[in-house]
Amino acid sequence: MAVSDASLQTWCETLLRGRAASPDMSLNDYLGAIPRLESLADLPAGTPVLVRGDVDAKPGATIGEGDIRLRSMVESLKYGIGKGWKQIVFGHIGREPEKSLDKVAKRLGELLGCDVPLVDNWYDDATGEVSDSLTGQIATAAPGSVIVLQNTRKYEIERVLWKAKETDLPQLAPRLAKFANQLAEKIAKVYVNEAFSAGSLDASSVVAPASMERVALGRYAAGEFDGPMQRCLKADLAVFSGIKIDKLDDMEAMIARGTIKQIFASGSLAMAIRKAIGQLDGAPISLGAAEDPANSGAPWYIPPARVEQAKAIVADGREKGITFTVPCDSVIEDGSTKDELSPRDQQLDIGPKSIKHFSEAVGTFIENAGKGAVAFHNGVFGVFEDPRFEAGTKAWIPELKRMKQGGVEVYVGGGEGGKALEKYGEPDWVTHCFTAGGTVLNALGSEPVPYLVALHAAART
Ligand SMILES: Nc1ncnc2c1ncn2[C@@H]1O[C@H](COP(=O)(O)OP(=O)(O)O)[C@@H](O)[C@H]1O
Ligand SMILES: O=C(OP(=O)(O)O)[C@H](O)COP(=O)(O)O
Repeated sequence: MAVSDASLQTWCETLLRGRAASPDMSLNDYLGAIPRLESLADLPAGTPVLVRGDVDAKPGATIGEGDIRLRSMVESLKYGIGKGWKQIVFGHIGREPEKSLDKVAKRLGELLGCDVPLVDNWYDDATGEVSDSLTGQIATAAPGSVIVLQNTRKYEIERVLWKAKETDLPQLAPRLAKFANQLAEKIAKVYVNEAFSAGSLDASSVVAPASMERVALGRYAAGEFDGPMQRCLKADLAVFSGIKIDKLDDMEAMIARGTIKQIFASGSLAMAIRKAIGQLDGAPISLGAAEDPANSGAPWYIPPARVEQAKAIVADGREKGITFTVPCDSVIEDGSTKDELSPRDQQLDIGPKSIKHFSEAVGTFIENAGKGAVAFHNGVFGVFEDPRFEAGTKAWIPELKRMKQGGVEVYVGGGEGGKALEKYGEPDWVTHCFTAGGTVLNALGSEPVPYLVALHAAART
């Protein structure tokens, strides 16, 4: 079922437009239309199956170290092995094209108890073709075997959708259509997505389902969306922190769903909310260097439009009875603490008063939380990788434990928030920690998850 250039262009437009393409579609609308792994149960032994794997992992010396995403794939892969499928796993690792999946293939072999060869040079950017030798290797592979393809980001084609504009698509679509068609012709006509975290558009291979005869969502990914994610869709408390100011869009979308009663905002992005509250309450505050247009290229810059957005979020939220808890002091570059920032100060952590303020707010939340209350946490409270700016995050992680002990279901988005839990806490301090950052925010927030959009489109054609 070859995909035409025109059809692939429509696919890409849908992917790039995101929510704007289908504003009324909810996460569960996408999920409801996507087949699950079991729908492929009738595939005969020997069928090649292309598996988008969650291979962006750093396996350590022993099983259990840095391989949680690889372990998340085991159930689906074992299902395929049991069926005798020839599974060809592909995906990216990190953002550098030269990174290799050699350790990943080795660890997958250890986890599956079989030899998992890594195939390099499987695609040629110049010709746009998948290598014939890979096709030969798949043909001679035994039923039940698993092969890993080298890092997709080794190839330029994988990156072309990243930051592409719709005006680029007439030129990109034929290349991507050929890529998708080559995957189907030379590798497999059946596709399983078991890459829960691969939720950015920095992966043009998200269009692979366009050329496939059958597609399915893997067991782990489906379980995450059907289970913990559903609880997070009903969160009472959302904690947004970190540096990415576009998380305000996700905050807005979560509030719009109607269950949120409290927002905690911390880290760099909280500056926009602090400023907004100051303006709304007639007590203006300075954001220091973060509001200086000279820093407009910095990731921690807070543009005036984001403050306006924050004002609308807070004003609208207050009308709905939502309370907003934000920092009241900051640790700046030289390690000192300030209540009010001077124009050159850059906020890098929350200060001790804020730590106390958040702790008290957690106490109030626990007191008022009914049975089955849900808290969702994302991000970190400061530059926690640097010991000078870790105190806010280090003090926050035990608050998650306190909430859980207080009867609250606590969910942590992956990314840096997950790393902080690993660093300062224990896995059982929370109800569930996701193995993905961006995917979880997309699923709960403002934009659809690109691979769900693609699987949904494939399931309908
Ligand atoms: N003032 C700050 N507050 C919080 N995080 C910051 C700040 N400045 C820089 N960062 C960095 O931002 C990263 C976390 O932010 P973000 O990427 O939004 O989180 P996540 O990956 O969980 O989505 C960390 O690496 C942190 O060091
Ligand atoms: O680690 C990942 O996502 P995450 O940092 O959002 O959890 C995924 O591999 C996506 O990586 P990307 O953001 O380089 O596309």
